Amino acid sequence: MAENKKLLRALAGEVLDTPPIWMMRQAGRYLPEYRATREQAGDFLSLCYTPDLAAEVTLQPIRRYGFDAAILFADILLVPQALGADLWFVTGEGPRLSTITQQSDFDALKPVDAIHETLSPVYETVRILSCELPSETTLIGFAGAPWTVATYMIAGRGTPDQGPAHALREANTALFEALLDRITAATIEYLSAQIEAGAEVVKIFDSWAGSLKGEAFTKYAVEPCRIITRALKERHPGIPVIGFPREAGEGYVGFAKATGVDCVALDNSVAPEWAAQHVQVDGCVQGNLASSHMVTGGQALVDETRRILRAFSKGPHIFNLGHGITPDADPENVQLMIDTVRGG
Ligand SMILES: Cc1c2[nH]c(c1CCC(=O)O)Cc1[nH]c(c(CCC(=O)O)c1C)Cc1[nH]c(c(CCC(=O)O)c1C)Cc1[nH]c(c(C)c1CCC(=O)O)C2
Repeated sequence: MAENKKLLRALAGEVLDTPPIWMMRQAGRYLPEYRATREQAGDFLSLCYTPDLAAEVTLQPIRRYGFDAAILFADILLVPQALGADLWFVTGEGPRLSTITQQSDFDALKPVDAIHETLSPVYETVRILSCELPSETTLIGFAGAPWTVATYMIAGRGTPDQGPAHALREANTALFEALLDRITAATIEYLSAQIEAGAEVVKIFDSWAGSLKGEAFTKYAVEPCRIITRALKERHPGIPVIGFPREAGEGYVGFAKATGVDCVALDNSVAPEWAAQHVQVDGCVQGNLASSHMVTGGQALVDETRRILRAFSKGPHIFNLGHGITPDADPENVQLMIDTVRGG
């Protein structure tokens, strides 16, 4: 492992004096240079599928802030599109997709090996980035977890409580599970191709894991993550995997052991002192500053950043937000967070 890649060292279990830092959605609308490149691309999906421009926006926060990791610029909803779903973004509202509510909708999806036809520009973005990134910067690839991706495919949009996905899970469990299996298989191929193109770490985003409770959490959040992680590590021995079962609460406890991920990313609904005791005991954790501090800044940002550093100082830690940075964030607050992490 490259000695100068701090993110890989933390993922391998090393406790560093200063943890590596990056930020979810670090390439995004809070940056004027992102907005300019997005305008040049025309729309969000064109930006995702134009390798030169997607690589450019991935590099922008690295140039501005010198983060320890770059995350590939793409979206978790490219996988449904590659499986044949219609996908578009409504400005100011979010994603829209064709829905999956009955067997015939599922039957119309494409087989897993067809995904590369749509997703090959993403692999090209990864190849460009692995040439252009500074040698100390780790390149993270990613995909959505099957449950989270399924919630969008079933409802055709983001939903506050994932109601339509829970309804299908209860009304037609066989169809629901067939959909999850298809997404799981596609995700293995997609992440594998990203690794072959140069991704050094992959992260699985289960943004809606928190709405799965009890046995459903085990079956539909833990199990798919375990299957994906095992398949990737079989094909690419040593590839580190970060799992993010957002808002899992008590479900974070034992998640790394149950899935085989190398690091668990924490949202900010859990206290860092609690997470150090119950989650970091099993290995590296990532997180978990509330992204609202990137809007409000000031002494509260500094105090909370120091609290998180202190809580996680005894084990391997990657500093990050608890969720993505929002468009109304102030770029200067990002610098203040980085200075606090790196400067003490
Ligand atoms: C649920 C989800 C999606 N996408 C993603 C998730 C999981 C993480 C999370 O919970 O946030 C993941 C994602 N989306 C994006 C990335 C790129 C890498 C990064 O910088 O972190 C990543 C890792 C770019 C994006 N994906 C999107 C944007 C904003 C698009 C724009 O420029 O208008 C970006 C930078 C659009 C998107 N994409 C998605 C939604 C719901 C939206 C609309 C909401 C919004 O507008 O902020 C689906």
